[in-house]
Amino acid sequence: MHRWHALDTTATLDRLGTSPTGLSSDEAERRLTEHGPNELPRPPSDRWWWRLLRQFHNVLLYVMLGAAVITAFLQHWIDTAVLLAAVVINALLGFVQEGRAESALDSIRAMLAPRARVHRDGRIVDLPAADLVPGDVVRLVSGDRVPADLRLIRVRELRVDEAALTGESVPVDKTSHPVDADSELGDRRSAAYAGTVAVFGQGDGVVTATGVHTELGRINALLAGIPKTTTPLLRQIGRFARWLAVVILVAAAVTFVLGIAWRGESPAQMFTLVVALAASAIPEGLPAIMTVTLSLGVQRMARRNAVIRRLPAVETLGSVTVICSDKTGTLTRNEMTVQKVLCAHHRIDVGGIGYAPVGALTAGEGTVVDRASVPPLDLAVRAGVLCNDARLLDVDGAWQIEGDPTEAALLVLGRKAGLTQQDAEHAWPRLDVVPFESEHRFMATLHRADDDVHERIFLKGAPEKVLAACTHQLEKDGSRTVVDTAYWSTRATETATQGLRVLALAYRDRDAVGATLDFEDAEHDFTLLALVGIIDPPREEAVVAVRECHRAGITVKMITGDHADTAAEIGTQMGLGIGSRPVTGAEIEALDEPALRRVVADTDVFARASPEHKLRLVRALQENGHVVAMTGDGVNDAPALTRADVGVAMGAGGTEAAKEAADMVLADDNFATIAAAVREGRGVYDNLKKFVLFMLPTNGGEALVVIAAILFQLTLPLTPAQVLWINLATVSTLGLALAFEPTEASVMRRPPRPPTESLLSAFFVWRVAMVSVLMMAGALGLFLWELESGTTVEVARTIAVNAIVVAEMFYLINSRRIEGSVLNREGLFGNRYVLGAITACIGLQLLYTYTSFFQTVFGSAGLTLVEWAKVLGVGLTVFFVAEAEKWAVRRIRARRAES
Ligand SMILES: Nc1ncnc2c1ncn2[C@@H]1O[C@H](COP(=O)(O)OP(=O)(O)OP(=O)(O)O)[C@@H](O)[C@H]1O
Repeated sequence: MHRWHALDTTATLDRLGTSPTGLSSDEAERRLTEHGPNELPRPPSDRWWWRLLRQFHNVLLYVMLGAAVITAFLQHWIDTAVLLAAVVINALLGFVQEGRAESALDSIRAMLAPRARVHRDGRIVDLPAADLVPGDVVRLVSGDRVPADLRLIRVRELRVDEAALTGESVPVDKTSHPVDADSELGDRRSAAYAGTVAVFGQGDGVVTATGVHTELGRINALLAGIPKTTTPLLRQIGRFARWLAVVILVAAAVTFVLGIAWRGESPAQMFTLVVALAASAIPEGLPAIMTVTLSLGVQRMARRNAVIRRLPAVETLGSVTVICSDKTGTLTRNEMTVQKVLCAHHRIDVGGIGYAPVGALTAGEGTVVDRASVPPLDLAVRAGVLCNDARLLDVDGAWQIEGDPTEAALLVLGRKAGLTQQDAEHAWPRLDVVPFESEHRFMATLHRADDDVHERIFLKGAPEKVLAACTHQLEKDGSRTVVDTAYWSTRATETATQGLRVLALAYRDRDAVGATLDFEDAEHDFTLLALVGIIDPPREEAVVAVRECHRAGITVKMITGDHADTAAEIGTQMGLGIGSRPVTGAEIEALDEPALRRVVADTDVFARASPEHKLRLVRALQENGHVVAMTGDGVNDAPALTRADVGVAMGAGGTEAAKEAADMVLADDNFATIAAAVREGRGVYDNLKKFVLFMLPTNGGEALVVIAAILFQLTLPLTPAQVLWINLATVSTLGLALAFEPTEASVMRRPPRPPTESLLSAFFVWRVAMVSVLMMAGALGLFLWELESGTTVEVARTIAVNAIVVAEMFYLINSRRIEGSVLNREGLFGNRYVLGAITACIGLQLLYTYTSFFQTVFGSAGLTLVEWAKVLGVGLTVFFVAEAEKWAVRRIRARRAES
């Protein structure tokens, strides 16, 4: 193993057979076959047989297996066979459902695969990090996750957070110079290791190790952020199901003992009874179907471009009360077009929209302006094109950009004014750069002037920043005069008030002093050239989504780095903060915590805010009792994203650091996607609730039938085998159908769910009890009635079984709405899975009732039409009573809302 950190850069490149400009694609491909992909092996997913075996690890199945053994001793072979079949089918169902949940999450993991910027064939391209090979040269930019182990060969103030690897929380300053061969991992400043995060600056590094050969691979730490298949709600339900199982088992044991000791029943008879009781009452399918519901929800969100990184976020989304969103690119389109250039006492309008460089520069009454005849315009256009890291590409007549859209807009301006990037750069080659950072709001570049004696610095950034660095301004005639700060401030405010993003452009000449540019160099003695006004139209779908959020009781707050007036105008167009002034970052800084809490309560637009402000805003909102979703894209947004209840990162424009801190990633960076995710989140929660509300009464009803029979010493209305049949025939078909319930249209018309709301509320217990009793009364009543009227016990039992199953079918339709009516087309027929499940269930019941095989196994018997009518009567009763109860609940709620 080489000690790459101690080698100098040339030796490193030589040994790796590469150059500062990286590898060719062919060579990279060859190396990829040799070294394998740059991935850590996934935690070995369990073998299928192990996953299958694990399904048997379940209290109920233990009970049933035990019962099967005992019935075998008693030579009740049919019971034994049915019990064993039930065990196997239950385990298989669990197995299939778990598999389905897993594969849903797998496809989502793939969407989150990291990418890297790599030099290939002399160009920098964006590739999946898995394609990296030793010898590749990688470009690291602040916010990137280091994709492989690198020996740094060029470093520009690069700082890397290595906490993931070394536990050291202070970012490390990197260098390209070799360090001592014996240095510990944390001291190898010339290397950057896979899994750490660049938090500042920029650098190039050559890949020295990939995949399992990296330090991360060696310490065998697995990639963070792999979603786990559980959430607080699922755990709550799992605990509840286990608790219920134990209670039922204890109750069964007591019944068993009482039956023998008190009533003098035979142990064999009592035993079958008790097994039937346990099998009917324990909600064994609950956790498995809940997991499926959740992963289906996650899949639905992914289809809508919202990729969930942490499963609990699905639930939290449903209770979000505030969404804090960035402006640029999320609420707006991030398709920037320069509309105005303001030189001293001279305004130029720019025609055209979008990135196609067609449009004229005009002044006054539409007179076309010649750039060359207006010195400040000429220099401003040059400054915009040169102080720029974007690219404008003509791809078969369609204009595309690479890099920052604000900068691309300046390239388009250049073209419209007749200046290409190539020509500009040829005339004034760049020597150095201070890149743009949101915190500082400016960018500066250093260029060699024609005469070799001077260097020229171009500065572009937020007007107040640039103005503060200016002493002079360039007049229309080319003369320099003392800068008129008041004039420029007024122009900047005017432009911003129209909703335009304003940038100021300035320059400064200095003696050639060594081709490097520092922060301080960009702070004094500049000459102001012009202001440019850039339009970034709101996304129409975001405007709609904001309205939808408001209807759903969710407050939307816009947090932007832009000028207060721009923010106010865009806010107004979006329906945010209308009529009130935005609060600025500087104002936030002046507020203490209690004051900030008051301010956030009634401000919707925050301007000139930087990432640190976001963190304080999240905290203040949370202290006010809100559940907060917060968007972010930069490295410095990570703390706010982590702190928020739902951190939302941008997938297209965001850094890896932000994605890693987030719970959800937006593939399209679009605000409307957040609203869609909230809608789905509410839908998933609803579906979980609906499923539990369906499942518990079906178990409860059966259990009550058996308990009542024991208590009143009646003939048993359901044999153990029949109870198991009902469970198998209904839970696997009917219950599962609810997992596919589409999100209700009305979810975004009600307020967010209180975060403390428990699923198992008083209303919930009432509903479960009511339906359980109804089902029990129907089945037991019919059974006794039939016995009274002299039919055989087989027919009476077949009626009882069918009564329960038919009641469940009807109640399944009730369960499609928790409180809403289903007495409409959508309610009755809106879910084809429900209709399919009911059809399947009817088929099974007909087999059960009429085929001789089932009649032998389960002791069922054919029914007459009159008997079916009675069965149907029970189903309809359950259905209409449940609808009447919902109607009453709605009335009560409406009354309460009125008073
Ligand atoms: N590439 C750039 N070069 C120089 N200055 C810039 C550049 N981009 C933006 N600015 C200036 O910095 C300010 C803040 O920009 P910033 O990128 O932080 O806001 P934003 O992140 O685009 O907005 P939002 O927070 O809504 O996404 C802008 O108003 C502009 O004046």
